[in-house]
Amino acid sequence: MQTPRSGNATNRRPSRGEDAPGSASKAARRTGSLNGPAENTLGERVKVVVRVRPPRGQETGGAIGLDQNGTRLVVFRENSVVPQSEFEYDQVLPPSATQADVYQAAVQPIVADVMNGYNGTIMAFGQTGAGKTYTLSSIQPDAIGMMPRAGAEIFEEISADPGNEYTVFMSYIQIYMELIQDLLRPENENLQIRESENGVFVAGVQEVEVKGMQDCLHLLQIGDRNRVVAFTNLNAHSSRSHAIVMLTVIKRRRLGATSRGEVQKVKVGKLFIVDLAGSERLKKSRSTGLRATEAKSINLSLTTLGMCINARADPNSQHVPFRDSKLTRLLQESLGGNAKTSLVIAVANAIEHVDESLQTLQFGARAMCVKTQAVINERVDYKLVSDLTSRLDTRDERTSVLEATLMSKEEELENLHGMLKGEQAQNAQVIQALQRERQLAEEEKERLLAQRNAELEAERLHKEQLAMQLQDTQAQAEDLLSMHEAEKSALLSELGYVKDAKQAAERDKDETIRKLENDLTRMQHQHALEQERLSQQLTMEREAALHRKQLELEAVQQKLRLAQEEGERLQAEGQRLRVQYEEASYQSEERWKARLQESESSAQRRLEQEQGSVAQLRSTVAGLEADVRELTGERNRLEVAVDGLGSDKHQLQEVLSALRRRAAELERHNAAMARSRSEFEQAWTRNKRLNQAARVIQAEYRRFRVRQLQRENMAGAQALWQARQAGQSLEDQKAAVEAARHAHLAWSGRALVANSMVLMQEGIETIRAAFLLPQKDLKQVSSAQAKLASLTGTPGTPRRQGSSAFGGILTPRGDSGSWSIASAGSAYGGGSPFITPMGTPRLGSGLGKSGLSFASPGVGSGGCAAAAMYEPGQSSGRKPGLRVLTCL
Ligand SMILES: Nc1ncnc2c1ncn2[C@@H]1O[C@H](COP(=O)(O)OP(=O)(O)OP(=O)(O)O)[C@@H](O)[C@H]1O
Repeated sequence: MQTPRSGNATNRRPSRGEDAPGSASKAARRTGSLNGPAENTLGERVKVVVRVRPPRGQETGGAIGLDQNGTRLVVFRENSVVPQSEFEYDQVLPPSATQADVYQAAVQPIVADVMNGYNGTIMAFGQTGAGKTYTLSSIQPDAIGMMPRAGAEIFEEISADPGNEYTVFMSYIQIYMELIQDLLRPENENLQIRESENGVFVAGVQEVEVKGMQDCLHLLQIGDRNRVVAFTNLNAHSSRSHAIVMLTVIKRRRLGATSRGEVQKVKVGKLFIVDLAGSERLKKSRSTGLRATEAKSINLSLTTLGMCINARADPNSQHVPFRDSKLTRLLQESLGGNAKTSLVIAVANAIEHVDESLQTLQFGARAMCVKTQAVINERVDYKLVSDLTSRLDTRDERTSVLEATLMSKEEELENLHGMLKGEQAQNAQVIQALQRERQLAEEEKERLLAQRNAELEAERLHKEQLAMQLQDTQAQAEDLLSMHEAEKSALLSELGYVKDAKQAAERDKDETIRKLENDLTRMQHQHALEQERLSQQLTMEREAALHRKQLELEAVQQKLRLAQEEGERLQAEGQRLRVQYEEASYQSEERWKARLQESESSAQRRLEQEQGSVAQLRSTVAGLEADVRELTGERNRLEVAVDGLGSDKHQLQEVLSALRRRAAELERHNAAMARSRSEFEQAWTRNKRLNQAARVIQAEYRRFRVRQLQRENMAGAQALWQARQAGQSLEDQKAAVEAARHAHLAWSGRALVANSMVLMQEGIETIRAAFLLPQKDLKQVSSAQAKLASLTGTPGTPRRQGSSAFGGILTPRGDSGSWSIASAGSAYGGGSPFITPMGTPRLGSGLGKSGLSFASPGVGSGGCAAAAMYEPGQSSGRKPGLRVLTCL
């Protein structure tokens, strides 16, 4: 049982260029024998297109589900919502697909290749009744099959190509129970398979030249009539044999004429259309007798076909059993040889046939791994023309014999005539249907072409507009650029003024800040004073008013107390008078009465007076209380005013802090500018020091060279003097001088190198001093010196003239693992020691390109040189230092 797709790697669709196992080397051999260095398409694999037939009659659909892309399908078992298996192919055509769709997907590309001289195979495989014959050979006008369509296209291509001469032959055979029968000459029922340098072929098969579609259809119908078809339980018209239509297209182009005859370029394309008999389960078909024997033979040959496919798909397979059946022997080239192959897998969308469909789909999935190696069957031929002519002559002879036979069988002809007429009418219908289809396709093509032209025109206009816009934009950009340049220079000239203005503005700003700070402090101080004064004044006023009112209140209360005391006293007096009255009643009731009344009324008046003054005092107290309330309100108002002053103060503080921040920023900016300036000055100074160092070393070298020449001359002069003293001949004197000079030269070479070491060391020290090189970098210098010394240390060793040295800085090139020289310096032996600035150190970017090279001097007749590189390295974030030294 198959597992779902995730676990079933065999169902995966390999890409068309993917390697298939066991590529056919035989085809490659044939390429050499037949085609020479012909064009080929190495490694193309079998294209597999699945066609799903709709359910028929009693069949239950829903066994196959298709995806949107048209490349995958899933198979469901009965009553299962989970797919049993998933497959992927080059194309999956749904039940609604038309014959034209199948042709486009599987046949059209192969036919095009056949017209170009390739071998092509279209093969239909599937269970009995799955629709193979319907797909390939149907001549129903509404469902014309692949074979008539392929023939129609071939003849259409031929009529559209008058530059080439075409000949088309057609054969039609069937393999029935392992016997090959010619369906166009059914009496030939046991044809044999042979093999030549051009591949496998059926010996003695009738190859009928066809001149047009009519001929093709006619032969197809003859063959179909002769094909073994029978009623079975599974298909009313079940093909009991494998049928193969072969169309050979010979395309000739005349190249010229030679003494050996006419030279032609000949391309031979062969198209095989194979309608395999359907596999069937005897249990299901309930076939017996002959039908059962047929079924067994069919199944056997299909099993062999499966085994061959498996072997071709397996890279480790050693043997492909092509010879085990006539079918596989004949299809040998199509299954991995010199052919382009399309396999149409026919399956029925019926639950009843799920097992057979799964087997068929598995077969298709394996076939996708089979790789073919098609080559163009092309050659330049002298003989072929005459061969073909003789074949044509033979055919003519045979035709005349046949005509004679036909003449003698006129009766038979008459009987057949009616049948032929019907056939021709049907053929005409087929041709008409094909023409209609093609016309419709042409119209659709023209419509699409017109639409595309309109789109292209619109696009062109749009592009023109864009180009114009681009030009405008460019012009604008150029204007802007020139404006920008002018502005830039104006700005640069203004920069000086601006700097001054900035300084003045900074001074103003400092002044303003100071003033603002002073103002703020003063205001704060005033505000605090005012606040304090107001609150003191308020407190004092309030306290004074309160005190005053308190005093007034106390005075009033005192008066009230006095008045009450007076009242009490008066009441006591009245009491006392009443007592006196009562006492004096004895004396003069009348007199005392009057006096009492008078006293009473005066006391009453005084009491009223006192009560009036009390009321007055009370109103005064109420007035005072109102004043107190008013003063309290005033105090609240003053407090609110004091709060307002507080928020103003806060705002002023914020402004002040913003100003302080701005001032700090300006200070930072000024500091950065100062730093940049000082860095620039340092770099400038370093550069100057380096130039000085270079001049010093050059002067030193010049002095050294002068001394060296003087010594050399002296050595020569001494040698000359000694030779003269010895009375030597002029020649000997010359030789002595040369020898002395040569000896000195050897010495001076060593001395020079030693000296140059010193000079180099001095130079490095100078550079180090200038750049504060780390001590470890000097180790590289030492190792270079050691190498230099080892190469120049042997006295008298001849040296190459003008040695050169080269130093460079290796920098990694991205993540690629390779290196590049970021900057380099070189020295040339025989010159003076020098330090060459490789670039002027600048601030900012570009430091990676700057550096210094340092070289030792060369010697007179021999030369040696060494170079050192110094790279500041700031741009790439590396530490400065000497990176690479020397070579000689
Ligand atoms: N795509 C299709 N649409 C409609 N009918 C189809 C389709 N395919 C096949 N049929 C019908 O199914 C029946 C069987 O088809 P066909 O004879 O082509 O099957 P087969 O695979 O050639 O079978 P066998 O192997 O037994 O010859 C025919 O009646 C045919 O018209």
